[in-house]
Parts: sequence; structure tokens; C-alpha cells
Amino acid sequence: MCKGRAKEAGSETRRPSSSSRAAFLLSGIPQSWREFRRRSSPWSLALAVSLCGAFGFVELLVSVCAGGNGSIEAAGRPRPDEKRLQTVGVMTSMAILPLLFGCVGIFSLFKLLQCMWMKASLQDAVVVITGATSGLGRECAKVFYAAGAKLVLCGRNREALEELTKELTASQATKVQTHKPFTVTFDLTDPEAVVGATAEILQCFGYVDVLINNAGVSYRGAILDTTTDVDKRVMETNYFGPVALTKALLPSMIKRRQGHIVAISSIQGKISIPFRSAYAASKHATQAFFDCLRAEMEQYEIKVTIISPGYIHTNLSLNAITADGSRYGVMDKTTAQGRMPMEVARDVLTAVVKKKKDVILADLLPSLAVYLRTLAPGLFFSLMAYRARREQKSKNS
Ligand SMILES: NC(=O)C1=CN([C@@H]2O[C@H](COP(=O)(O)OP(=O)(O)OC[C@H]3O[C@@H](n4cnc5c(N)ncnc54)[C@H](OP(=O)(O)O)[C@@H]3O)[C@@H](O)[C@H]2O)C=CC1
Ligand SMILES: CCCCCCCCCCCCCCCC(=O)OCC(=O)COP(=O)(O)O
Repeated sequence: MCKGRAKEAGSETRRPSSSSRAAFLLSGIPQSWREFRRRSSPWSLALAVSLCGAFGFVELLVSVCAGGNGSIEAAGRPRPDEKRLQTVGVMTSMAILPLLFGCVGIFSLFKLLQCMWMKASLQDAVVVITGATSGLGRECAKVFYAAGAKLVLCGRNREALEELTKELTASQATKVQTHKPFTVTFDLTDPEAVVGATAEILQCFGYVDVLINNAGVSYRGAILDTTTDVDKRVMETNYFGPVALTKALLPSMIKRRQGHIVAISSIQGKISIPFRSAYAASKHATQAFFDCLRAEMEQYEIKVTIISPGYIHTNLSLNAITADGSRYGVMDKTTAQGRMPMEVARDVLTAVVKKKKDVILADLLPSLAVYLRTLAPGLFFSLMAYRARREQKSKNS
């Protein structure tokens, strides 16, 4: 793609006509800035800013050493401490800008290096993503694909997985070497299917480096109205399925003494809110299981990351199941106002690369709620009871 892009840009600018040159000159600062940014790599920008800072700083030192002495001498014979004070004053007032430039430049260079290193560590890594047909899983597929990972995309809907594969291989917006993803279709609630799928997954590349347990379903309902079948279905999808898949893939990871298991949990794996009993229970169980797994797997050098996002703008509420097992089918306001799944997927990638153990990806209020639950449980429970009464009232009216 980079080659393709360079060609396009080259063909546009190789022989600019006088009218296009004039148009470029007249197009104003915003367009020129955009053009400048398009043509210059972030590396050269960061380097330029650092050099500006370094150059400014050196020039300042020279001028203070040379010019500073002259002016002080011309003004008579100042006392040595007066001279020192003047020099320090000039230095501090004039050094701020170049220092700032230097710091920004060095910070940008550091960030770019970090970004490069992060992406490089995923080059050719075998990454399995469950629930890749939709929402966060789909966006994870895009960011890991763009980082050069060898993907195994899992889901229940074969066509959706094939469509995603086509979309990924058609997009070439990456400089790294990419790989055509494999797809494995299975239902996480079917234990036999999970066993079969594990064999298929291992056949794709022979091993797995990263398993992202992302697939999940949410739930809306009052405990008193909810059938146990519904509780089981949510637990099977969000807990027993991912646990079975993880256990089935672990022996091959242990053999290689290498592997990384990721569980996409939820803020609701840390706090429970009313009318989400089955969902919150499944996510609390996820948190507990993968915390235990992390401890047990350390000796085999297998990493475990639990990610607990707040609301994300996906189909989760639409696909949620209700007390009687039917599809909820409503895009909740909280979901619609959630973070963009692409942003969250990037944070997932960062957490994987940095081998984080436990990550909360939520706004301030849900994050504070987690602390409130621990530090002042009584207050938290009262708030949740109030919330339950309020929601019940609005449902009844
Ligand atoms: N959206 C949000 O606000 C938040 C989401 N999360 C978590 O993020 C994860 C992804 O959800 P999100 O993208 O939001 O929701 P979506 O409903 O958009 O995606 C859910 C994915 O899970 C798959 N899935 C559901 N049931 C099964 C099953 N029985 N077997 C196999 N695959 C299944 C779906 O596949 P299919 O196409 O077959 O239905 C789909 O790909 C979930 O674990 C969710 O709990 C966490 C916090 C907040
Ligand atoms: C010190 C002051 C603290 C104030 C805390 C007040 C408590 C406010 C309660 C906030 C509750 C936040 C709930 C967040 C839930 C969430 O983010 O869930 C993520 C999901 O998994 C979404 O699934 P759903 O199906 O429920 O849409």
C-alpha cells in the first residue's frame, strides 16, 4: 500500500501544471499544512522538533557566554554575584522555549519508537480472536491484522467471517507484512464444538501465541423473572465456553513455554449493577478464573491479561438476551454513547504488547465505582438499590 500510495502522490506531483501550482499556492495555510504533514513522516517531524529545541538551546548558551559578558562589562564593573544572577535570569527566561521544544521532540521520538516496537512484536504472531464477526472482536481483527499478526478469526457466522477476511485482505493500509486470516466457525456454548474448533485452530499455523477470548453476550432482566436456562446460556457463552477453549489450547502453549491468554471481561466483572445479574455473574466468574490462571501459568511463562471495558458502541445491547431468552433488540443510550470499538481495540493491542495483567478501559464514573465498591461497599450497595428502585419504577410507569 505504501508503494501504491507513493505512486499516486508521485503521479499527482511529477509534472504539475501552472494552474495546479497556483491552486496549491493559493489554497491557504490549512491545506498547505495538511500537504506538509502528508509528505513528511512523523519521524522527520519529531526529529525536526528535537533539532529545533537542541539548536535553540545551543544558540542560547553561546549568546549567554559571549553577548552576556560584553553587556555586563559595558555597564561598568558589576559585582560577581550580580553577574551570576543576571546570567541565571537570562538563562531561565530564554531556555524555556527551546527546552520545551526539545522535550516535545524527544517525547514524540520515544512514542514513535514505542509504537514501532509494539507493532513489531506482533509481526507474525499467531492471534486467535473469538467473536470476530462483530463489534470489538471485529475491530481487534483489524488492528492485529494491520500489526502483521497471523489471525485465526472465530465466530458462529461463516459468511460474516469470510466477509471480514475479504475486507482485511483488500485493505492494504499497513507498511508491515500481513497474512491472510484463517476462519473457524463454532458456537462457544457447545462443548463438543469447542473441542473440534481447538483442533482446527491448531491446524491453521501449528501453534497459538495469543488467544483473545472476546465473544460474549449481555443480558437484561429482573432476577425474579429470569429462567435458569437464561442464566445458563449467558454463563455458557461468557464463562464456560472461553474457559473450555482456553483449557484446550493451554497444553500446546505450555509445551512451547510461550503464550498469552486475554479475557475481555467488563467493568461488570468488578461491580454488579441491577438487572444484569447473569451478565455480571459471568464476568465476575471470568475475572476470578483468569486471575487464578495467571498465578498458575506464571511458572510456564504464559501471560494472562484481563481487560475490563466500560460501555462500547457495538451491537452488545441489541444482541443481549432478556429474562425469557428472547433478543432484547434495543440500542441502549449507554451503548450508543460508548467508546468507539476501534479505539478500544487499539487499547487491547497495547495491553497485549505490554503484557498487562489487569486493565480497566472505562470512563471516570465507572472506574470510580470500582473503587467505591471496595472502599465504601455500604454506600455503593445503597446507590445500586436506589438505581434498582428507579429503573423498576420507570419500567412500571
Ligand atoms: N459493548 C460494550 O459496551 C461492552 C462489551 N464488553 C465485552 O466485549 C465483548 C465483545 O462484545 P461486543 O463486541 O460489544 O458485542 P457484539 O454483540 O457486537 O459482539 C459479540 C460477539 O460475540 C459472538 N458470540 C456471541 N455468542 C456467541 C457464541 N455462543 N459462540 C460464539 N460466538 C458468540 C458474536 O458472534 P455472532 O456473530 O455469532 O453472534 C459476536 O461476534 C463481550 O465479551 C462483551 O461482554 C465489555 C464491556 C462493554
Ligand atoms: C467517589 C464517587 C464515586 C461515584 C460512583 C457512583 C456510582 C455510579 C455507578 C456507575 C455504574 C457504572 C456501570 C458501568 C457498566 C459498564 O460499563 O458496563 C460495561 C458493559 O459490559 C456494558 O454491558 P451492558 O449490557 O450492561 O450494556
